[in-house]
Amino acid sequence: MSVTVPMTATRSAVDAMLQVEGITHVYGQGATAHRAIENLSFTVGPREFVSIVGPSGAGKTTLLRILSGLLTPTEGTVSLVGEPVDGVPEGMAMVFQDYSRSLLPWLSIEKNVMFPLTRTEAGRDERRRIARESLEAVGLADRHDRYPWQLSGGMQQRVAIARALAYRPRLLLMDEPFASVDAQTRSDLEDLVLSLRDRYDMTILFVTHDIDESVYLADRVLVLSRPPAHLVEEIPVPIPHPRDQITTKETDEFVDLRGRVARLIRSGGQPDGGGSR
Ligand SMILES: Nc1ncnc2c1ncn2[C@@H]1O[C@H](COP(=O)(O)OP(=O)(O)OP(=O)(O)O)[C@@H](O)[C@H]1O
Repeated sequence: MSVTVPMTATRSAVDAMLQVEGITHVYGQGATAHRAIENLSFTVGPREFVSIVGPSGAGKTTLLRILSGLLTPTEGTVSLVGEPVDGVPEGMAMVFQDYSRSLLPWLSIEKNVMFPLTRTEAGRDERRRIARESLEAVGLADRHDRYPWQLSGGMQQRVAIARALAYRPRLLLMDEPFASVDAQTRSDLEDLVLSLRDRYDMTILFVTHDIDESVYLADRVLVLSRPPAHLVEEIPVPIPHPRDQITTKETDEFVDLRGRVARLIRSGGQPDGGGSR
C-alpha cells in the first residue's frame, strides 16, 4: 500500500506551484459595485490536492477565473511556478461542471480531445496519440469514435477530463465538476481524479459544494467566508492514501474533519463555528 504524506499548510514562495497574494476583486463600479473577494492569499505546492469550499456566492468561480487568467483581479497577484499569471497560462487546464456545453456534439470524442491541441506544435499523428492516451487514462479508449451524445453524463465528464489531460497540465482547476452526475458515478470520478493526480503528477485545485467530497479528495481544504470572500481557515487532511469511499468515510478522523468544515461553512466565516454547533 502506498502512503502519501499530506503537504503542510505553510509553504514558501520558493516551492510553490501556485501563489495567490492579496487578491481583491470588485465587479462593477460606484453604487452597484459588488465586492466578491477581499484580500485573499494562499499557496499551493507541487502535487498538492486542495479543495475550496464556501457558502453559495462566496466568489469561488470568480477565484478560478482569476487563477486561469480569464479575469484580472482588481488588486493582488497570482503566480504559477514563480511566473505572474496575466493571461491564460501554459501548463494549466480547467474542467467545468457543465460538460454538455463544453464538448462539441458534431465531433467524435477523440476529436473533441484532439481539438484544443491544434493550437500546439504537435502534428496530427502526435495529437491523435495524445488523445488516445488521455482517453485510455479515463477508461474510454474503446469508445474513441463515439459522439458525446452517445455517452452517459459521467462518461461525457470523463471526456472533458481527458481533454484537460491532453494539455499535460501541471495545474488542473476543477469547478464543481461532478455536481451534475449521480452519486455512484460521482464516487467513481472522484477516485479517477485521485489516481490521475498520481499518474500525471498534477497539482489540483477543486471547487465543490460537497463537504464529504472536499475532505475525501484533498490534502488541504480552504474554507472561504461569505462575500466578500476571505480565507476563514486552511484545514490539513492527514488521511493516508489510497483512500476508500466506504472505509475512509467511516474513520473518526474523516468524520471530525467533515464536521469542522461544515461548521465553518455554516458560520459563514466565524472560526468558532458561529455558535451553531
Ligand atoms: N460578471 C459578474 N458581474 C457582476 N457580478 C458578478 C459577476 N460574476 C459573479 N458576480 C457576483 O460575484 C459573487 C460571487 O460569484 P461567484 O460565481 O464567484 O460565486 P461562487 O462562490 O462560485 O457561487 P456558487 O457557490 O453559487 O457557485 C456573486 O454575488 C455573483 O453574483
